[in-house]
Amino acid sequence: MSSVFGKPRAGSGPQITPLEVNLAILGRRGAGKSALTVKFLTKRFISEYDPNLEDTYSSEETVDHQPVHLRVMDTADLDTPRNCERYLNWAHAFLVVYSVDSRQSFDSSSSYLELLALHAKETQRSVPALLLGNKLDMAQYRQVTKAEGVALAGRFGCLFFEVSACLDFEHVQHVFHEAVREARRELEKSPLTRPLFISEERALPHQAPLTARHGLASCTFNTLSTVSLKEMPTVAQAKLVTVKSSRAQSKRKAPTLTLLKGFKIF
Ligand SMILES: Nc1nc2c(ncn2[C@@H]2O[C@H](COP(=O)(O)OP(=O)(O)OP(=O)(O)O)[C@@H](O)[C@H]2O)c(=O)[nH]1
Repeated sequence: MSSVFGKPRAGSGPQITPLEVNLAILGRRGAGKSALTVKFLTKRFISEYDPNLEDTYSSEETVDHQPVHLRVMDTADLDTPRNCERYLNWAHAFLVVYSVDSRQSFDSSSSYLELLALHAKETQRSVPALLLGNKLDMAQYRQVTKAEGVALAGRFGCLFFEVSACLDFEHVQHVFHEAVREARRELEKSPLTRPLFISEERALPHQAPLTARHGLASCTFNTLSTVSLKEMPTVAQAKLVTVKSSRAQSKRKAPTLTLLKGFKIF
């Protein structure tokens, strides 16, 4: 189930259909994905968050005067990318998060960027990614310099920001809105190639070696780019990409808003 944040806009003018943008937040456990997501959605910093939860939230945003229906998937991989299809085929943009005080999380963010680059190569479809160095408030314990973040982002051609989920909301909001802008640019370039749904599973014969070589054997790529336009399923046949991982499904028993109540909010 998705949780809806934000208020419906009131107005007497003609209704503008909001742009639909799906954003997936990736990164190693503890990097601060949930904290950033919750900060963006509620303006609050939640210090403790169940690491086993994975959920997708909706928020009505206005970006550059344009209404946007934003869905944010706060992923909960274990230590490496797993069952990646659930977000690879769903997202219009990715936020790859590491923590500036954790070298391990920085190394993981590099794996995620590799994965996205491989996926882009396989599908010949570029999905924008932004690299975020989180926990900027912990800069005194830095294990990763800003220059390293800039260099990694440069290698993969993505935007880079250092942020903190427990500092100002506006900066976090700016980053999420930048992701929307990136997604929108890409959507405007190729609106017909968006993977609004996925076809039946059909592994590419050459994909296993590629993913295995990068330690991403558990991720298979299954996208519309392997299917010609004629083979596209009709809407009735289309399968919506699932937004919950098996991990999330096994743990999650109550609606997210109820779960959020138990957490410490500052
Ligand atoms: N100081 C500080 N702590 C943060 C920040 N962001 C997150 N944390 C803390 O880091 C820990 C992990 O944050 P989460 O948001 O659960 O990290 P995650 O990436 O979602 O991790 P998983 O849920 O395990 O996948 C929590 O104790 C947070 O309170 C930040 O910007 N600054």
